[in-house]
Amino acid sequence: MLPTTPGVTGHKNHILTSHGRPPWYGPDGRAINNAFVIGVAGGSASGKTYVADQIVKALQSLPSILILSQDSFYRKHNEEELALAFANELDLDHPSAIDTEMFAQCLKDLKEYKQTHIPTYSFVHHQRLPETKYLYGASVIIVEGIMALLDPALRDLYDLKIFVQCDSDLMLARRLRRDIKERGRTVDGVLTQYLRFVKPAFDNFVGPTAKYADIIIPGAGNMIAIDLVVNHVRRKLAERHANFRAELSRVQPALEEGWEADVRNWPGVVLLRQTPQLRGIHTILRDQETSREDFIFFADRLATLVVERGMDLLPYVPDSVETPTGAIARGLKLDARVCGVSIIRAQAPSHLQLLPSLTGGPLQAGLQRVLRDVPLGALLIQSDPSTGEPLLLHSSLPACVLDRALATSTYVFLLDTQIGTGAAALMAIRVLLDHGVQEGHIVFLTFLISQQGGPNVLRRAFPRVRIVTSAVDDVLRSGWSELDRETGERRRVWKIVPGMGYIGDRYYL
Ligand SMILES: Nc1ncnc2c1ncn2[C@@H]1O[C@H](COP(=O)(O)OP(=O)(O)O)[C@@H](O)[C@H]1O
Ligand SMILES: Nc1ccn([C@@H]2O[C@H](COP(=O)(O)O)[C@@H](O)[C@H]2O)c(=O)n1
Repeated sequence: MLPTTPGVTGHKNHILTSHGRPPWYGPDGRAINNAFVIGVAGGSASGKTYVADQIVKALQSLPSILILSQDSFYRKHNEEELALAFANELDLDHPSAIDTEMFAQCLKDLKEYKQTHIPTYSFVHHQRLPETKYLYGASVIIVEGIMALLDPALRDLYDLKIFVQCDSDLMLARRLRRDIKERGRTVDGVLTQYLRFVKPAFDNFVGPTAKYADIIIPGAGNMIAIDLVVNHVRRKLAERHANFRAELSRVQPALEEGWEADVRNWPGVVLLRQTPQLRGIHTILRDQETSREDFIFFADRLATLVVERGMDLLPYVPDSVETPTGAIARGLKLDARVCGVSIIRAQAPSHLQLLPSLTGGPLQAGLQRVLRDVPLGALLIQSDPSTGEPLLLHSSLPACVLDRALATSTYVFLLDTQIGTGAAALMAIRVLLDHGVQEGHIVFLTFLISQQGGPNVLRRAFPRVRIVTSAVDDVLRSGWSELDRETGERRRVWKIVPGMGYIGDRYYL
């Protein structure tokens, strides 16, 4: 069964479908090719939703598609308006009935891959409901509404504009059937509202916007027209990015730009002091003979050390307390809202066991030992089995990141066991920035980085992100994976050498 359109109730439609999102940004971390937005306008019951659904069905195999309905943006009604609405005497077809400013802002945010929260509207209750719907990260957005092509601010956001042209008798017949069945209306009510508001509004506002459309689609028997649209969208999306990991692995430190050759000396990289204790833990973790039990024990110990070091990078303010001797002691207290977000690699199916709660990862236990009630989240980032490119499969972020007002002042410990090519790290940082987290508030906590690859990528793209690591190895080597049992193919993989192997697999398998 398809999910309902976010933000509309009493309306039988649809869809956010996702097969993992490939990078929506370049090696410099900046977003490329905003989401592809299709605006679909037409009279009430002309078939806008039907057209949008058919496009989504035909594009099911694409990364993520979303239908955004103008109906979500009906303004709140006061008591007097509510009474009129229930008597079918409220004009809900005038452009002023829609909060177009909010509509355009939500769409702009989504198009730019930022998070947004859209309102929910109930046709049955004639009212905006208290809950909002969090949306983030669609590659294709289909906007549908009677006045979707009316406002220039909205028109500017569309890559393709469609008008559904339908015979007015057919529209009235469909509306009667639908509003009685789905929106709790009577025959009399629908006809009164239609003659008084819907028909005149179509003639004055909706119909004339057909002139802005790139394509006019008939309101019935329209599969050929929909096919043409689908092929156009496919072509546009195919022009987008490929070979991302390979591109990243070619990013080299630009010594001519005055970069230090040794990652250990970079200002944004904090390497733990290489004490005998730390080197002892590394030796156990690097040893392929280490049992899983020991691996978990020492990985947890190492995680605590890395997190403790990361805590030094957070802001503190002066504080004074009275001691048991009655004296005043002056000290410091943490002055930051902090959360942890683990990057979970679905390299091995075993990691998928983390999916229901989507928290976890080998550094999480260490973080919780240091910050007991820390809010947690996770990003599931998988390598595409055939191309090896990173895919964002699922994101589950803590409330302080989902709320944009809090996100800007939240510090995030981003947790991953190692930074190889930097592809997963870059994706995770991009997700946090899209939600409003400040670059300088992200601290990447990891066991291992390499001189080549990832750190260079991250420093170029996000120089204010700091990395706390327990070790730096010299080489990032590219090779080929084992034969995939299902596809019979190998794919390109990168390994830090000497390294610790796939730390997540050794921890969870
Ligand atoms: N091309 C079509 N062929 C058959 N039925 C259609 C077609 N387009 C729309 N309908 C039907 O007409 C009704 C109204 O269509 P809908 O897409 O909900 O209209 P709108 O979103 O424009 O208000 C629905 O019951 C829908 O199934
Ligand atoms: N409380 C409301 C709000 C809006 N309407 C009608 O909905 C029509 C737009 O939705 P479509 O799915 O038909 O495009 C519009 O014509 C409004 O009259 C309503 O009946 N009740």
